[in-house]
Amino acid sequence: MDFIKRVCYHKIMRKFQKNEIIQGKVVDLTHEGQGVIKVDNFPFFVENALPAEEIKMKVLKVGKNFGFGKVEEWLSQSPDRVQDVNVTYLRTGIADFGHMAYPAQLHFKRQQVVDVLRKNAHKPDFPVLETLGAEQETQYRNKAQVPVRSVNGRTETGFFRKNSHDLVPIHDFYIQSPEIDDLVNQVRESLIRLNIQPYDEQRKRGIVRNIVIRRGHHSGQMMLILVVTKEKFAGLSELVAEYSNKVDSFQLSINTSTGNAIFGSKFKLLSGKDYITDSMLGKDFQISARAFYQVNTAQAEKLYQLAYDFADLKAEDVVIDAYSGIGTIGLGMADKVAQVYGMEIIPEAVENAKTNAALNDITNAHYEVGPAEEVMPKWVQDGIQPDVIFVDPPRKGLDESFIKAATATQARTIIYISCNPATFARDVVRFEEEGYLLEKVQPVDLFPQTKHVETVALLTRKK
Ligand SMILES: C[S@@+](CC[C@H](N)C(=O)[O-])C[C@H]1O[C@@H](n2cnc3c(N)ncnc32)[C@H](O)[C@@H]1O
Repeated sequence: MDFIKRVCYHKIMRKFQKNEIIQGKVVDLTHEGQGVIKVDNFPFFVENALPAEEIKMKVLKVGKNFGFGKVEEWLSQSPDRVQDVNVTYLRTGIADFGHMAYPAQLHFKRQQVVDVLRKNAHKPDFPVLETLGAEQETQYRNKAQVPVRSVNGRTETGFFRKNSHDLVPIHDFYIQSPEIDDLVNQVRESLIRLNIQPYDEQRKRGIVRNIVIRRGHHSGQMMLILVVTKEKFAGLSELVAEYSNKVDSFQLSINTSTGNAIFGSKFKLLSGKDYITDSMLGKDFQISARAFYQVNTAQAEKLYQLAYDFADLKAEDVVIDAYSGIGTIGLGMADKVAQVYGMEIIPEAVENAKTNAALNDITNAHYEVGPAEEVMPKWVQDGIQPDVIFVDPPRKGLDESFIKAATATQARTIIYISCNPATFARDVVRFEEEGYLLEKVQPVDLFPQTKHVETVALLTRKK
């Protein structure tokens, strides 16, 4: 009794002070890449700390249920630790896992999927396949969205420190293709030379908010979009003269909002075409500014190939490509099946998908603009009877009305491509309730060095 009293007394009394130094062992890693140490069961999240490491930690902040700390000294280090870590990449989220060796990153991502299937889908130890890793672990991104701000009076490009709008100047973005970094740096220097002011979020002044660049991984074509607060400004004609021969598409996106969305609703073409062309799995794709296109082309090609292999496609199959973007998944398999139907919410992407079908001489693909949760029930009513349904939704996963309509078709197979294990696991439960069985789950690392986890899964109709 006395002992319990003492423990309780101790717990109530244990107060952590800011800047206090605490020694402890890292017992876990959050999906954001922070180490967890527990002192009297009170968790601290610590940047740049890996499981099993013994550290001395300085207390930075203490909340009601958890706190934050900073490593002061490593008393022991994990064999998975990468030496000479650039903490800017950890702090900005460019590379949340940049301090972890690549094989350990792949292992951690698989474990996340295993854990979430256990917790959210009541599937203890589902035999999730090993994460399919990338050959190119850095410099793989084909797209950049770089904020432009003034830092100490100088126009800078970089990334915001996590959970803030403080710009950390960065000139080597580590995971982006070097040609993209070069162009960001050139454009920044042009802005300085032409005295075109960066956006000031506090005062709602200035011109340039972001530099957005897309580069075709196979084609090398470049799209440059300046996100600006107004359509006309001094120095614009000089910029056009300088960049019209350097890029295949040069556009303005006019964003006058105060929110966090990168693009405004209005675009203006300054030179070249309003799209670039790249190829995936041997097919050509036009990609417009607002359309989704996987940022790691080499890994996305592996992902799509796996999805086709899981689907075991037959020549007579009618296939639905839900959340179809510019048609990459559907058009990539159109010559192996009878018919492809795709739906997508962004009109420009659907325009691209239609053009892309023609570009590749594909005549058996049909694309429609609209929310999948409305288009799918309509197609079911219209009598479209798919054999295989591919879904590739955004992070929020599938809508109930989509799942109801998709499962009502009794399609033989559902291929689920997910960028969020939590919503994937939630949707698996619903598919299983509606008569499907989860057969295979394969993580594919589309985002080396970062916290993002992509998976492809096979669900089949129970006999
Ligand atoms: C992860 S991306 C996949 C795109 C495409 N399958 C690909 O691989 O390039 C998800 C797509 O869903 C679209 N989208 C988002 N919400 C949607 C909705 N409610 N209905 C249909 N499409 C939607 C997005 O615009 C985006 O193109």
